[in-house]
Amino acid sequence: MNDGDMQSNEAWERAYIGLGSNIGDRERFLTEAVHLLQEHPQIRVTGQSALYETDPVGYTDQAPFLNMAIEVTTTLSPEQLLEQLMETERLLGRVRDIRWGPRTIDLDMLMYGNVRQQQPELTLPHPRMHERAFVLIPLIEVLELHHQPQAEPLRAFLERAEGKEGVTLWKKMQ
Ligand SMILES: Nc1ncnc2c1ncn2[C@@H]1O[C@H](COP(=O)(O)OP(=O)(O)OP(=O)(O)O)[C@@H](O)[C@H]1O
Ligand SMILES: Nc1nc2c(c(=O)[nH]1)N=C(CO)CN2
Repeated sequence: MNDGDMQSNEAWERAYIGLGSNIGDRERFLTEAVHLLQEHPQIRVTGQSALYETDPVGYTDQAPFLNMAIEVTTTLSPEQLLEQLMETERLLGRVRDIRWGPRTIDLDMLMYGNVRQQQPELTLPHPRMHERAFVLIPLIEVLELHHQPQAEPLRAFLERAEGKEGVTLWKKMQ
């Protein structure tokens, strides 16, 4: 049995991931994270936003971030996908210390299909995404790539989100 046969009964679900980095070569950490996810046989990266430079939110005494969002399709469960996100953070050398503090790479699962769940290990949609312009701006962009209907309600959240003026387009995707 080859890999294709093993996966043939599993559905490919669409999920959205928010990425952020504010230490070292920020662009390289983001692009490396996308490549590492893309290499997983059960993950396909199907859309990427531009890179945005964003003022830090929460713990503000730290360097500006680069943020972006990606769309993936995956046969991994939400919990398995979270494990891959954490593994990718580990590979790229993230050290956890200050909450909301500096990091080489931070990967948040923003949405997974229509799953809604509230558990400390994994809350979906991500509990703080609706308040954060640095998440909403790239997320809405990537949703619009494939005309996903969730973009519309999120635009209403963006109207109310703080920190919009702290988000600037940094690099467009080719
Ligand atoms: N949707 C989610 N995506 C990623 N992690 C989540 C999610 N829901 C819950 N978690 C849990 O949150 C924990 C802490 O995550 P992390 O250290 O990345 O937080 P943070 O990036 O500092 O803050 P924030 O979650 O506000 O972005 C993780 O161990 C994970 O189990
Ligand atoms: N601009 C910006 N600010 C943040 C970010 C981030 O990715 N971008 N991540 C945080 C912890 O999740 C806290 N603050």
